[in-house]
Amino acid sequence: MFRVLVADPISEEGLQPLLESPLVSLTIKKVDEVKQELHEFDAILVRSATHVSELLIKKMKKLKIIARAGVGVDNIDIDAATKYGVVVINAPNGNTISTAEHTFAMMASLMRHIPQASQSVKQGEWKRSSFVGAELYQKRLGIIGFGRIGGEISKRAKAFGMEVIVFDPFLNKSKAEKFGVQYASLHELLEQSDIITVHTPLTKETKHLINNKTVQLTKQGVYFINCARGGIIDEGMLIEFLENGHIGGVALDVFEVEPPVNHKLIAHNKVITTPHLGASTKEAQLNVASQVAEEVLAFLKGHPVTSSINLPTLSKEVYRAIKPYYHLAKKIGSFISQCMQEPVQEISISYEGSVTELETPFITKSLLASFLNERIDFTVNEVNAGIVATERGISYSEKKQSNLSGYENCLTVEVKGEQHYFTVKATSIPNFGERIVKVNDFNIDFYPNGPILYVQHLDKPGVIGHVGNILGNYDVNIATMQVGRKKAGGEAIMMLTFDKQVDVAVINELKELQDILSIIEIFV
Ligand SMILES: NC(=O)C1=CN([C@@H]2O[C@H](COP(=O)(O)OP(=O)(O)OC[C@H]3O[C@@H](n4cnc5c(N)ncnc54)[C@H](O)[C@@H]3O)[C@@H](O)[C@H]2O)C=CC1
Ligand SMILES: O=C(O)CCC(=O)C(=O)O
Repeated sequence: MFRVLVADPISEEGLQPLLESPLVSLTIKKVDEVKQELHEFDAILVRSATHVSELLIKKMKKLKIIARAGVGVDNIDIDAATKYGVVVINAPNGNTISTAEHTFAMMASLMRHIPQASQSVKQGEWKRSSFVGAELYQKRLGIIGFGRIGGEISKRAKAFGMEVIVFDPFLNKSKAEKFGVQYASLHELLEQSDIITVHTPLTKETKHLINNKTVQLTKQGVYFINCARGGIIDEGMLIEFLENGHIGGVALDVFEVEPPVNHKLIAHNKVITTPHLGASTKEAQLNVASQVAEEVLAFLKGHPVTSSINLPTLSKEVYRAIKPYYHLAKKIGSFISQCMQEPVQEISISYEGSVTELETPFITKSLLASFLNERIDFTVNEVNAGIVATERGISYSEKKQSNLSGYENCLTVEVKGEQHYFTVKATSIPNFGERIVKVNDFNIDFYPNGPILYVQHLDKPGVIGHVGNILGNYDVNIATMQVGRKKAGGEAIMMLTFDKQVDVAVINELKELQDILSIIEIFV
């Protein structure tokens, strides 16, 4: 049973996949209310209120996945999550429309002084001449950050007869063409826009992107909107430019500190505010909750995630194609780690055949993770496998090569240790499963599963019989047995698989047999 903590208010209707799953026990409480149980949770679901810090991640010793029911992940320490092998996911498009509509509502309200006028009427006043506004029609809207929300805003702005100019350093120019907007540099956008709205994440580059220098490039009477993240516009400088009339008005849904502490700014008559409501609609909350609930459940069932922040994102089609190799890589990583009973320095993986067309770095990370998991007492997965390997002085590499082995697909893994090399070749056969087809130059063919005894011996008459006799004497049933040799009378290997673990006493007796060189017990 997996324990899942829902630490912020998240639509219960959207959480149904988790509430209905027999695999999951759901707790809906703030972090402070479950301080004593934090180490028991496998997953945490948050919105923007809970700060998922390194300290919290460290306390949540079983934590495997952090899910943000929304877009912005600036309340989550992604580096710490990555370091501790915790997957971070979000719901990238569930609240796009709501936030775009909210931004548009803020823009219209700002230009027509709707909140101020409403407040004035409530106070018994009727001051029509104090609230003369301006049309949106034919105004130039500058959108900084032309992603999902920026794109939706541009469509609405064009329907209102506005001209749209956008800046986004990562913008694919064809997207600007498709949306019929003008692409500009930040400098040009600042100089030419009547209204500027920001829709970037909060990053080192976007923090205080609008500051007391950049604001001086803008038109006299410019309007600003921030429905993205507090801090993209420097709140500290706004009052000066509002008071001297350079800025005509500001609409803020988000603040550097929430709830906001800059009371002078929020009380200003040219400033309108909402308490971080961009995504606060029934539709958006249902969308983001069900997206993350389904994703967390799939992850806990052992499937790779499709919308991760700290892992390559896999579409459903890519996931389906990659799944057999993902499982194969996990088995080989674990198998080699147990066979190679010494510190290792280098792991090289080469891919042949149809697998080369897939997301092989993900498969490499899966292999590395299962290799390291056999040797390390904390969770290693695709998220932190590379970091952990590097920290332990293990270099890893992958290459793709033309098909030399004759298999439709093939992975060859070479591990260099302090004393020895170890190599394994494996393939995945559709509707048949994973096969290891070569171990250290010995051709063999077996399904790596369950308890295995890897026996190195001399190729002499009677050896196999003696092994079978001892196992029979102890009533140990052999599930499968495969042998491989390079030349008659030379060294050979035997791979025996069992339904249950073989007793140490039995293994010790097998080791005493003449012509047995070594026996390693493996579990995959
Ligand atoms: N107020 C609210 O309730 C909500 C706020 N948000 C915020 O809105 C932001 C944008 O959301 P989406 O459009 O869904 O994200 P997105 O990832 O689709 O778009 C962000 C865009 O910003 C661009 N960008 C990144 N760095 C930039 C820079 N230095 N200068 C200019 N552009 C830059 C990216 O290339 C990307 O196209 C989120 O990061 C989140 O913080 C999102 C949803 C609700
Ligand atoms: O959870 C919320 O309402 C905030 C949404 C938000 O800011 C985001 O998705 O980035």
